[in-house]
Amino acid sequence: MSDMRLVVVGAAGRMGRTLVKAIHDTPGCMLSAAIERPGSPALGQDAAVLAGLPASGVLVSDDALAAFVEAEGVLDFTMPEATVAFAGLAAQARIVHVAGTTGMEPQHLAKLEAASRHAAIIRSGNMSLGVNLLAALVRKVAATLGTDWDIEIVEMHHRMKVDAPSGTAVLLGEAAAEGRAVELAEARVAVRDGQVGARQPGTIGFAALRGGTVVGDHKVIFAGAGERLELAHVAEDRSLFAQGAVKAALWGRGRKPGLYSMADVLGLDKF
Ligand SMILES: NC(=O)C1=CN([C@@H]2O[C@H](COP(=O)(O)OP(=O)(O)OC[C@H]3O[C@@H](n4cnc5c(N)ncnc54)[C@H](OP(=O)(O)O)[C@@H]3O)[C@@H](O)[C@H]2O)C=CC1
Ligand SMILES: O=C(O)C1=N[C@H](C(=O)O)C[C@H](O)C1
Repeated sequence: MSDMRLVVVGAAGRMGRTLVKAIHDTPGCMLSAAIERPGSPALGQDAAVLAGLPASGVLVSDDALAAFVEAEGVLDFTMPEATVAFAGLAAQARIVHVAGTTGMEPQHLAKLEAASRHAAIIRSGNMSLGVNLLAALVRKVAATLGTDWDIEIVEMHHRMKVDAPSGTAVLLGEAAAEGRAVELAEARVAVRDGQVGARQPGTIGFAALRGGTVVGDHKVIFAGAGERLELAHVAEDRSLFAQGAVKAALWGRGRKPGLYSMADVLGLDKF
């Protein structure tokens, strides 16, 4: 089979550059185009050079549709509005869309769901094996322990991160809520400031720390009477997210349209 032709959107970003490098390092796929927004200073630059590699001849462009019709998959770690637009274009072009963008609101997710009627979309707030395994563990622990065990999720990221809580924290919160058979939207407490009163039983709390160059730390705390269980994940390098995204694209090749998760890709859905 020929190498899978992949487009990276947001190619000049932190993840975009890491994705270009991961495609270069992974057998079975190739970079077919690199996209940035109109007016970006990266336009016209060689995407591989931006990623610290020798020149590839793939120059950053702002014509996403032209790139998508010549490709089989797109790797998208950008912004929610952009990801919704790219999902629509991926649906038009009938190519695999790997959506790693976080900070997605219900209206964005609804549009992604609509686009997934025509394209295989793999979406996850975290593309690493470790976090997706952690989510499965959190679901089990939450299902085992009663609501007399309080659940708090703490995350820390670099100072440039624009959304909070992180997509991973939300993913872990959803796993905990699922384990307890409740809706996260009903249980979630993401802000505490001032005289907020005592903790409501059954709630799932979030705390977001920002600073320095932290790649991504997550801890799920189950706090009971006189004892605490803590499950944690530390991402040491962005390349693990990029490798997961490339793996997802290869997994999605030839797959029927639908909205998939990294648990599907990694075979953790039955865990
Ligand atoms: N699921 C996962 O495993 C992971 C998810 N992420 C998520 O990925 C996203 C990106 O993170 P990061 O790389 O650090 O952020 P960056 O800001 O470094 O990169 C985002 C890139 O996307 C570009 N972009 C934004 N809008 C558009 C558009 N309409 N068209 C083309 N390009 C666009 C930005 O350009 P400009 O600068 O001009 O706005 C920028 O180059 C975040 O939501 C983050 O949380 C990150 C790591 C792992
Ligand atoms: O913005 C980041 O950097 C990261 N974002 C994702 C998130 O919001 O969880 C994944 C990872 O933690 C890095």
